[in-house]
Amino acid sequence: MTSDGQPPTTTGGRLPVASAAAVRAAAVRLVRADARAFACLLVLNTAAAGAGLLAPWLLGRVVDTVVAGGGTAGVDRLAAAIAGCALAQTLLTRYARLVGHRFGERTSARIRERFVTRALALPVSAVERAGTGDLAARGTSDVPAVSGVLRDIAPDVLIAALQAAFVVVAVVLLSPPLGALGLVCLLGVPLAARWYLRRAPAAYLAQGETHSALAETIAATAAGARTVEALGLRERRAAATEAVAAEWRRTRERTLLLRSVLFPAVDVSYVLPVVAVLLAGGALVRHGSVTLGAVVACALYLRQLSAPLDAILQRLESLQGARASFARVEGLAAAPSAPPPGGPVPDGDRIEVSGVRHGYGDGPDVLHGVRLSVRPGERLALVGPSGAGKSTLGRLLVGADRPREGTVTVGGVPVADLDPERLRRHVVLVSQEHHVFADSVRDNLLLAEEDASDAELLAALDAVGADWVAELPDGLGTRLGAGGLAVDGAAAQQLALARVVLADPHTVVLDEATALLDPLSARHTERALAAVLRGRAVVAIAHRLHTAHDADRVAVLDDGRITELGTHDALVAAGGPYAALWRTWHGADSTAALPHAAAPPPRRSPSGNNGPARSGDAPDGVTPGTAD
Ligand SMILES: Nc1ncnc2c1ncn2[C@@H]1O[C@H](COP(=O)(O)OP(=O)(O)OP(=O)(O)O)[C@@H](O)[C@H]1O
Repeated sequence: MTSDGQPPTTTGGRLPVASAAAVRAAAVRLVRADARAFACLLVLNTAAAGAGLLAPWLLGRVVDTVVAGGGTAGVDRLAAAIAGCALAQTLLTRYARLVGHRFGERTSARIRERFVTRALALPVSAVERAGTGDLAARGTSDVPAVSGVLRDIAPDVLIAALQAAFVVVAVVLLSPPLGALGLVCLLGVPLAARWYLRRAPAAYLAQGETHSALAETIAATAAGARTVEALGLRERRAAATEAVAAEWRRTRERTLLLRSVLFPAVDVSYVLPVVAVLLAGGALVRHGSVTLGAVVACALYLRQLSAPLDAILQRLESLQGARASFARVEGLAAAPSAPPPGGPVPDGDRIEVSGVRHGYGDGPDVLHGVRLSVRPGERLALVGPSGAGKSTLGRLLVGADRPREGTVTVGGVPVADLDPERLRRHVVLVSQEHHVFADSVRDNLLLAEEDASDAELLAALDAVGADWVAELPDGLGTRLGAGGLAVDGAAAQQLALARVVLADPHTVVLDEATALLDPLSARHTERALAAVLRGRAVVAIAHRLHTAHDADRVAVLDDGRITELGTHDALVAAGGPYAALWRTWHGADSTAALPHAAAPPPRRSPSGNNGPARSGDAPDGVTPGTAD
């Protein structure tokens, strides 16, 4: 956690963590959002604490009445009042707790909703840099931790804090010298708590880590039992496990030591003020400066303090943990977010890449001053060895990343400045990763165009050849994914392509869309792709050279630079690097790959012919390769 006023912290590419000041400001906003319930909570708690205060004071009056020789009738009345106060306190506390839990529930719902909204607004690049694990951990453990504390712990702590504050005020009002003495003697509690809290987080963290390490070592040994036996590693694994177990024991002993210091110190600190007040009170009574009843009431008040203080102490660790979790949850507010709706409107469909340098994280540039134009409606193939920067350039073209230097614009506007809604009307990436949401077919498609009618959805599905939808029991309303109809890779890809049809971008960046599919699925997908690509500009990131052969132009990327650009025929005739690639592929056997390329190029075209695909094999000629 940062201290006050510090900016949010980030570690490497990780998502930011909110500063202490930001956490406080967020907490105040949350309270304001449900101000009435919070005010009601305070009033009820105050009333409950007030009722609780009356009992010791009345008991003091009983003592004074008895000392003064008052009758039993007066004592009975006081006793009845004490019982009434106890009942009122119980009822008010119960109701305050109910209101508190409801407030906590509503507030945690707000936190969850805001987290989801912010997470969805994160640019893909920010999530990728941070690692999806970080975001997932914030969503699955930090948000529930904050919610749990808000619902179950915070109301109890608020009640206890108010009770403790009221008791302290009452003691001081009743007898300032005795109150001051009691509070001084009570100082041991905050001192012991401070000592403990300074050491506890690191100690418990270490205990958690060694526990995970022990679990991991045991699980790894169990999983690799055969290997352990085959290689005679038993002794070595046992020694490794013992070493981790010893470390775990050491960290547990450390936390045990902390607790064994805290609890006795706190217990003594609770008793000390009572003893001191009784001793000093006796002297003051003899002196006549205070009544015996006031001394008894003071002692009872101080004794009463142990309950709320204990309640707070026991929950301090959870509160600290929740505060850290809240800082991580709120950290998303400081993370970069996708551009808000509205903003600049592109003037035209031309995509221009100029002087682009880009790299990942703090690493070196992987693109070095790339300059390229994608003309409306053209088919441009990006080829080059593995690691040349093709996918990186593709990500910049679809606005997934913003270049370190230079610009990538569509119609004169940087693509990274377009809000997601507008961006997908211009340029869309089609890759091998397709996600089907656990929702209806309709909702899976409306993501691309929320105002689309059922007729438009069916037309888009028809365009990509998703005939299977017609046979679904509930048609567009059929639920897909977890808890619904299982969807295979080809159907998922058709849904993704139908979304592209609905978004209707003028440019599609195609990243090896069929490379991982089996031949039958790939053939289906190619037909669907051909329908989707018709009439749009296509930038095909090509591992297979027949894609380049059929394109209008080919850009050769090598080590982050465009080394050649032109038509296939012109580049082959030029005899440069592309011609060499082409000869290697064209003359290679079925296992040959592009030099240094990750995937081997197929020798058979989608139509089954050897050699590059004929442009007639797929409309528009941009033909993703098949996995033979
Ligand atoms: N997320 C990332 N983090 C760090 N470096 C990356 C990341 N993605 C790519 N790179 C690096 O950037 C360089 C270009 O990679 P890129 O994936 O763009 O090349 P490519 O031409 O598409 O390669 P391939 O054909 O193998 O997909 C490579 O050196 C790669 O290691």
